[in-house]
Amino acid sequence: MTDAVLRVRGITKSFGAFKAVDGVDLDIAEGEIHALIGPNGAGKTTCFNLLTGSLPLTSGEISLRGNAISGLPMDEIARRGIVRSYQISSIFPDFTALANVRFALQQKRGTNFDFWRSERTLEQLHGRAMDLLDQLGLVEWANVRAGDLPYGRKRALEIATTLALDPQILLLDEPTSGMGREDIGRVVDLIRKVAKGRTVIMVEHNLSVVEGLCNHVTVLARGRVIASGNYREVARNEKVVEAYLGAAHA
Ligand SMILES: Nc1ncnc2c1ncn2[C@@H]1O[C@H](COP(=O)(O)OP(=O)(O)OP(=O)(O)O)[C@@H](O)[C@H]1O
Repeated sequence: MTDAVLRVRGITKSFGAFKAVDGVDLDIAEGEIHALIGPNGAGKTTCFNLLTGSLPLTSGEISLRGNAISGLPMDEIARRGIVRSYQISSIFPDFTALANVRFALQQKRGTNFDFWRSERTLEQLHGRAMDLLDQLGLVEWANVRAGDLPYGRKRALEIATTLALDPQILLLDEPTSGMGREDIGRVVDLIRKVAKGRTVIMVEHNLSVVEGLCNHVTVLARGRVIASGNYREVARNEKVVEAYLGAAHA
């Protein structure tokens, strides 16, 4: 496949004798929303950790636009544009939503004190932070302590702080987990919106979200890819049905 922005070949992660991810290949096309699904323990989160460099590979190769990134440290991979959504725990609960986004923007630009002293820079920073809050439907929550936000808004703030880093490839780990239907609808709309102009890879357990949102679905079971294609293709794949039924009966 020539248009893959991210090309993954044979990635494996062993924990002792156990292979949590076992020879996985992925071709992530530019601009797509790509879901990684599979029963519990299939290796989805471990795969994410390998893509972001937060876990070292046991073997395999990952390249971004033709350049090998396997083995690079996590911050270098993030600098090259692959960023995973922050977990809620990394949002500062005592700071407002606005301060959290401003802080994330400052991280992107570095910590040069003189740069941040300039009045104009601070104004630009404020404007950009408000834009991001606006994109995520959070303007009216701007001055609310992050710790006091309702759950769905916290997840939206998590996406806002990730977007502050301006990722080319945005990795979302179960963005709708623990949400009620109304919040799910809102987050799905947000993901569709923020996916414009970038590539999204998401781990998602809610299959109706996957069906409605994702162009491509890769199904993992026991560390291996068992199916890959659009939702309709993978949903009628026998191995997939078996893996899900097997998991349900385990
Ligand atoms: N640090 C670790 N040490 C040992 N085993 C691990 C470690 N991390 C994950 N595993 C094992 O690897 C397997 C895959 O785990 P992983 O969390 O990647 O699955 P998952 O598909 O994300 O599951 P879930 O949907 O439940 O989050 C599991 O059996 C898990 O117990």
